[in-house]
Amino acid sequence: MTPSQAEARIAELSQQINYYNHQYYQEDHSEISDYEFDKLLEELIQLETDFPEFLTEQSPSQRVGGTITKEFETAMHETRMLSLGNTYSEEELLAFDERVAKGLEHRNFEYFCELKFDGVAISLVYENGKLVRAVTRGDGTKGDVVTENIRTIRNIPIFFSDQEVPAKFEVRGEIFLPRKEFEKINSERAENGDPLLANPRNAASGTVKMQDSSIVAKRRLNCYFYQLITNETEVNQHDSAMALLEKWGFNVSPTYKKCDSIKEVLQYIEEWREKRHSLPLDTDGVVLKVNDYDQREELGFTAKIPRWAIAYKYQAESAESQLLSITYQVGRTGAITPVANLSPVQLAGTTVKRASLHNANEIERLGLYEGDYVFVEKGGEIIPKITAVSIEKRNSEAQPVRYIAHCPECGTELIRRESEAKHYCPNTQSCPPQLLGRIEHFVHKRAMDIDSLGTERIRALIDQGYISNFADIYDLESKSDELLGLEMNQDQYQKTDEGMLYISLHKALFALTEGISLSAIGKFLEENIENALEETLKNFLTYIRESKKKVAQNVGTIQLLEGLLQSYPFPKVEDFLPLPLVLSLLIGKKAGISRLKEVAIHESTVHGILLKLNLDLSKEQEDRIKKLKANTFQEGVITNMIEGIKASKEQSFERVLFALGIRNIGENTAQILARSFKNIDNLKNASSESLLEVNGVGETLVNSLKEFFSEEENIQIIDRLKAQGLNFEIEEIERALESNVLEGKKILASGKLNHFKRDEIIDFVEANGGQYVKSVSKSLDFIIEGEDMGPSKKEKAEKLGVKLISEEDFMKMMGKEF
Ligand SMILES: NC(=O)c1ccc[n+]([C@@H]2O[C@H](COP(=O)([O-])OP(=O)(O)OC[C@H]3O[C@@H](n4cnc5c(N)ncnc54)[C@H](O)[C@@H]3O)[C@@H](O)[C@H]2O)c1
Ligand SMILES: [Zn+2]
Repeated sequence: MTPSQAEARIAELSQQINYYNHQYYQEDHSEISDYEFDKLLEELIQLETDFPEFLTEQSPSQRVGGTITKEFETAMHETRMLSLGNTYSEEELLAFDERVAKGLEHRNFEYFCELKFDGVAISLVYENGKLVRAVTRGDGTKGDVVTENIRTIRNIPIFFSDQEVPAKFEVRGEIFLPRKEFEKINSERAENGDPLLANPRNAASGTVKMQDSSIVAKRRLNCYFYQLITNETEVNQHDSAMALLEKWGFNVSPTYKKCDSIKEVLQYIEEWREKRHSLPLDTDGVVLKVNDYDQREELGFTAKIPRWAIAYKYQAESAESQLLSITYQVGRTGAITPVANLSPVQLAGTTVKRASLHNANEIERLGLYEGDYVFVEKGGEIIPKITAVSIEKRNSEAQPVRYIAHCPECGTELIRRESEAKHYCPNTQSCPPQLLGRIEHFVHKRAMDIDSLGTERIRALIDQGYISNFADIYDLESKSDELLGLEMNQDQYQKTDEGMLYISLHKALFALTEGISLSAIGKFLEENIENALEETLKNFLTYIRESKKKVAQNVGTIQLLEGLLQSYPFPKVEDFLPLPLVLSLLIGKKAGISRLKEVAIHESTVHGILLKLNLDLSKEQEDRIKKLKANTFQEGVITNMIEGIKASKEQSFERVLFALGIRNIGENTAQILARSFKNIDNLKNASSESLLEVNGVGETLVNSLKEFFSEEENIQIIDRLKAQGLNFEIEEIERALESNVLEGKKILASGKLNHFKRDEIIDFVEANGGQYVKSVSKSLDFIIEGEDMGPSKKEKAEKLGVKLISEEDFMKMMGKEF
């Protein structure tokens, strides 16, 4: 680079950085990511180092980024408020460590590590035990006086009455808006139709500079402190200063650590890389500071940063991509999660094609329009997220993204419960993913234990209409012929928000071409993973020509596909193709695209679509379509499945009761209920009182039971299951009584017993014909009084006139002497 080129680049960079600084500090707005910003600054510093003749005092490399605002009084900082040098690399951190060691002539030193809190710096000045001034960092020399606003923060000490504090001291820290608070504010704003706040840092910064402190008070800001400045204490080390701050009642984040070496610092950095996401506020790195003040003085400062501290910033890499479409996933609980389909982009070493959008609030917060260019980041979460929209690049005719109103799986209108961010599909009975969840529970090892019914098989049976409730499982035997040929692997399908079925590009290209194997196509796609669909198809044409197999025919089909994709406005989903287009190429004129579109909605497999169409296909067409289908049920699989289902009829009533998946009835409760009520009819007809008398049964459970038995459908299913031979009563052999000494007696034990553990006494009472009751009530025949029986229970028993007998007397009564 020539000097004049460098000069021009320095001018350009300075201008850009000044602009972003203004946006960031004055407008509380980031147009680029911190990482990109820091890269610009780094480039500037490098050029100024290489060409020192162009370094000026006005350069943004020499000045703290903020300024003061006109709306507030300003105050000078007695000690300048500086920036921190930062780095994203371990290498540079080691270089920093070497500089420090050299600066201290290789004497011993310690680092004090803290997290870098992502908020707004503040300086508080105390005089005679009172907060007199709160000032923002401003340009580092002077800042805005925002005392009134800061006084609203509840855990900031305003005066000290009974603490010894220096007559004059200053503390510095970071004001932040807890993430929860931020989300709460935004959901309120969404409700009122107000524009949403972009992120907690900007929100905190905007709040600190508000004119009306009564609004500030409502925002629940918080603050972490990390610096004490005073010459009135003996303190000469940062760790003791922090201890003092804590003692005086300043909020200090408990995440700090003193380290003996840079190696330990690196461990600290790794320790917090993921863990920091569980903190109540955003953090973007680690600050390491030399612990000893004398050593700090020896090291000194540059124009805007101390030489004794540096920030290591965790990289949240960001990349730009285009939103192709949004698909909505329905979970096993009915919760809806929107997922953005993106044009492929490289991010942190992987190709990203999807990003989670969490819920409708998130879409609204981002202000997403169809086809928007968006920034994606990979933070602590595994699934990348969209952090911002590039509004300048938006097509002027684009429409805002509209959240779906109906379940893409079953078409039921969605609901949104108050105070919940997610939408739900209320169709718990027959919405496929929800039904899947319930059937998975039913066949679970600890329930009916049908391990030949794995998730894929259940899903296939649900999707293709063979199972819509538990009882249907036991009808499968009589339908085993029909099951042959059912499709199994759902990974090859996708559905859009409207329920339109898509098929994986992998399978589609396999079926559309001849003479090219599935694995060869897989390999080709692997090599094209970074490309968008159009690009991939173009490359595929070249690939076909090079493969020299049925070139003319294969090329022709793929070109037809390209044409169809252009003429029909199907939403784009990377790696998948709309099934109607693919099918139309395979079955020729037998069904038009509009007819195929009609039947492909709310269908889940090619098999299902074909059943609906009921076409007369040629052998060749059938063969090609077969290539499109997923793995199918084979004879062996079916036999094995039916065997497992038959065997499950032997499961005990306890297991069956648990398998029914009645809300709040876990394995233990199912056991207790089965033993107490012996059969399903007794349980169904049991009064609330008799239910409540059972150990472990509370109001919620009673309600769940009532609700369950009040649904006609559940009763019908139970009747069918009974007819199919499942156990709905306790097997008598198991319940053979040891004696009937306690027959008809209601008994409770309280306090510690010597001869029984808690559950043993229950079994013992029941095995001798008695009924164990869990709470003190008039209906009790007696209470076995153990050691240390609770006084309130005893009092209640005496008041109700219930007899108390000792454990010894009880044993005698049972004819057992110990
Ligand atoms: N995206 C953008 O457009 C844009 C524009 C300007 C600045 N920025 C970002 O803002 C960052 C902040 O710059 P800066 O100069 O305000 O701060 P800095 O990164 O230079 O660090 C100094 C600040 O860190 C804060 N801090 C948090 N935890 C701390 C701790 N434990 N100990 C000491 N200080 C702690 C303090 O507020 C202090 O003032 C830059 O690195 C840049 O990434 C982004
Ligand atoms: Zn549904």
